[in-house]
Amino acid sequence: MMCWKNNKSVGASLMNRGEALGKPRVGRVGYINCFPIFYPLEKGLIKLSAQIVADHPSNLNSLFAAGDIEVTAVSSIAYAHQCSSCVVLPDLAIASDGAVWSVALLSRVPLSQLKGERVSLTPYSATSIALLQILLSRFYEVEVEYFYRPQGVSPWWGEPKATLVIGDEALKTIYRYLEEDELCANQKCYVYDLGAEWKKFTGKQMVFALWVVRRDFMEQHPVLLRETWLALQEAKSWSSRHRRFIAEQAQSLIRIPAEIMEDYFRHIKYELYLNGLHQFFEYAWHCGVLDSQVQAEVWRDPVVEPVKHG
Ligand SMILES: C=C(O[C@@H]1C=C(C(=O)O)C=C[C@H]1O)C(=O)O
Repeated sequence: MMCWKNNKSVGASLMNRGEALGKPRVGRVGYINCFPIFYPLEKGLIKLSAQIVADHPSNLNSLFAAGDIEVTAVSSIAYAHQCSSCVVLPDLAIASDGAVWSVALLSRVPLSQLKGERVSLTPYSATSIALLQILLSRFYEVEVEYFYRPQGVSPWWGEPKATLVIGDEALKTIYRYLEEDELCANQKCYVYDLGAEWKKFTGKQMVFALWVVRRDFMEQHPVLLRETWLALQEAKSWSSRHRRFIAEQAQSLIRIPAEIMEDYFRHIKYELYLNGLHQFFEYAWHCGVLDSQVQAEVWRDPVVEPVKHG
């Protein structure tokens, strides 16, 4: 199995090679949030015959839309935009049931006072951007001026009044703020966890990303698909049984203490909460983010008994 960070020059040749070998190209969000799923696979503790493509969510969304990966986590809103060409895999997602810790709006003022202010958006997200739009316009009833910051700059680039962060950037920034209490107090930074905000207003879980398979791959390679899905399920289950160990391994990668990482891995969920997902799609439609209502089409493993969703 290969793992590589997507990069245009190397990427194309590796991807073609993968296709020739008849292995699926499997997309992995390159953040610590996916570490529990991919650690056992990348370490060979659980066998997966695939090429792993690690990247930011927005890049995975584009690669999948272009047909350059067969099975991947994509932003749930990106799935809604291309649902006719793919099918959702069950019992896997990047989700939360309340606070998620790694998707947050950092703001210099309370959220209700953001009216007319400039809000910076991370270029790496799709779902969290839609979620922020829904929360601000529908629940806080504030209209703001959004702008995308360039890739690789600090979240406060361009001096916005508030800034959206996801993934490792969110975890690291919030952890630093917590450590340097004063810094936060001096610069007045309010931290709004978007998973918690969503739960507060809707009472539902939030599905930030879900796993999808291209429809053509599903039809042409049912056995490969089944093996891939089973490996992902096994990895999820392995990590939930070894949470402390996983947190210790993650600690050195992200430089956040293992106790905190263990708590993080308790907050972040890997369940496909269809109820929360459909509620999110409905609000996205009402807010004009989606053109139509979307129902997720979930792949059913023809062999294994169906498992219950939350
Ligand atoms: C919970 C998270 O959800 C993420 C948010 C995504 C998005 O906003 O499109 C996509 C994948 C996830 O990485 C996170 O980034 O930690």
